[in-house]
Amino acid sequence: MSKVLSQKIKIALIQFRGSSPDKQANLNRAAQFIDKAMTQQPDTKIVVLPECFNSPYAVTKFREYAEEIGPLATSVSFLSQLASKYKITLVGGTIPEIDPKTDKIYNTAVVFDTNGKLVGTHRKTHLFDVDIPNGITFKESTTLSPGEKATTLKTPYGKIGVGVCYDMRFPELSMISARNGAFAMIFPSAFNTVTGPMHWHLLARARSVDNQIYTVLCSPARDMDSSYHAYGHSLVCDPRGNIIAEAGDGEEIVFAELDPAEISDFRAAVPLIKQRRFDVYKDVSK
Ligand SMILES: NC(=O)CC(=O)C(=O)O
Repeated sequence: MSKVLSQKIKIALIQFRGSSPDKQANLNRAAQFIDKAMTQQPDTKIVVLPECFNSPYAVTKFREYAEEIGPLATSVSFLSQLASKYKITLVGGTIPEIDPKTDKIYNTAVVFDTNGKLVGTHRKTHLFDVDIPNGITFKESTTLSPGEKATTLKTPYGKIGVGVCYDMRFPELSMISARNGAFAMIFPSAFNTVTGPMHWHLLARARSVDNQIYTVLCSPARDMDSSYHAYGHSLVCDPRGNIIAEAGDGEEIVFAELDPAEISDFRAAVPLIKQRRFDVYKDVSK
C-alpha cells in the first residue's frame, strides 16, 4: 500500500487568545507562541493557528479587519516571514478576506510552505448560521460569503486537506481530500461553549474514522471578555479515532507526532478503501 505520509512528523497547534481589537498585537502574540513552540520542539514540521486568530470573531467586525489576500497583505506577509524563518509548513489560521473585484468577504485559511510562499487558501465553504434556543445564535452569512471548493494541498510530507470550523460538520470535504490522498484534515476552528461540548470531539473522531486519516482541530483559547466564547480543546485525532493530544480551554501549545504506520496499519486491518461500493452510492452527490 502506498504511503500517504512519507515520514513521522511533529505538528504543533497554537491555542491562544488572538481576538483583541489590535490586529498587530494579535499577530505579535502569534509570533511569540510560534517561537515558543519551535524553541520547545525544534523538530516540529507543521504549525497550525486558530480560526480568526488576529481579529474578533464577530459578524460585525469581518469587513473592518478584512485584507485582500496577496503577498503585501499585513497578515500574509507577517505569516510568510514566520514560515520561512522557522522552515515550517504553516497553516496560518483564518483571516477575514476581501475580494476587491466583488467586494465580498470570506473567512479564509492561508497556508505557507517552508520558504514562506503562500501555497494555498481555503475559503470557509459552509457558513456558521445557527439558532440554538437557549444556546447560541450566529449568522456568518450576514457579512460573509461562502467559498466554492474543497482544498487539498501538497506539503513536503504528503498532502493535507484544509477546512474551516463548521466545514467539519460536512463529511464530504474531508472525504474529497482523503480520496485525493491527504494524510490529515486540518481545521482552524472556533467552536464555542454551547456546541463544543456537544460535538467537537465527536466530529473530529468521525472525520478520522470515516477516512482513516489524522484530524487536527486548532481553536482559540477561551476569552470570557470577548463576545464569542471559544471552546478551546485543540486536538489531534489519529486514524483509528483516538484523541492523541488535546488542550484545555486556556492558552496552550499542543504537540503530536503523526506516524505513517498508524494510517497504513489501520487501513490494512480495516480495508475501507477497497471495500467502498461507489456502484451503490452514486446518488449521494445528487
Ligand atoms: N464556529 C463555527 O464555524 C462552527 C461551530 O461553532 C459549530 O459548528 O458548532
